[in-house]
Amino acid sequence: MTIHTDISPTLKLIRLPHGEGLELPAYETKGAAGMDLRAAVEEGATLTIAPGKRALVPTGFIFEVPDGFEAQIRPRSGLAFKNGITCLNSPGTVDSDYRGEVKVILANLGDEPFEITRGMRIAQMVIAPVTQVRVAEISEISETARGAGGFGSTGV
Ligand SMILES: O=c1ccn([C@H]2C[C@H](O)[C@@H](COP(=O)(O)OP(=O)(O)OP(=O)(O)O)O2)c(=O)[nH]1
Ligand SMILES: [Mg+2]
Repeated sequence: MTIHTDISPTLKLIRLPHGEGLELPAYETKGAAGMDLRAAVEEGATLTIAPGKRALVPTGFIFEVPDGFEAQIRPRSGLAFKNGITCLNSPGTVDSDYRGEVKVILANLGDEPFEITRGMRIAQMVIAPVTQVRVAEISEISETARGAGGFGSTGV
């Protein structure tokens, strides 16, 4: 995959005091779609998510998502497969006008308590283009072959 960095938008960010010393979000490989986000939990502390529970995990950064884009917060497949850890609201949506700290809503669907320590890569963030549509209320909907069929109407 060729990533055209010359035309890539810039993701500006502010590091918060509790993000001090954390690595910047980064693409871990050349063709990675997502930048890994790290847990900004207190140094030496452990945030434990019990099975079936959730936690709001700080990242230590405020992002200025470029106009016309969103940031999607998605689970990491390794944590999902090995530990049952997912983002409860996946994909989380970070609006381009949001100016608060980005946080990750992690849920533990596994059988064991999951321990999070400072700097752990807990999720990934994909920057994606957004389309905002106009809305028009109409009195008749157009006909299609599918019609109102859905939810498995085409078979398995
Ligand atoms: O995983 C997430 C999802 C959202 N947010 C932040 C950025 C986003 O712009 C804001 C609002 O998110 P969303 O619109 O999904 O939540 P809401 O419940 O609709 O809140 P609001 O009424 O503030 O829009 O919360 C995060 O930090 N992490
Ligand atoms: Mg909202």
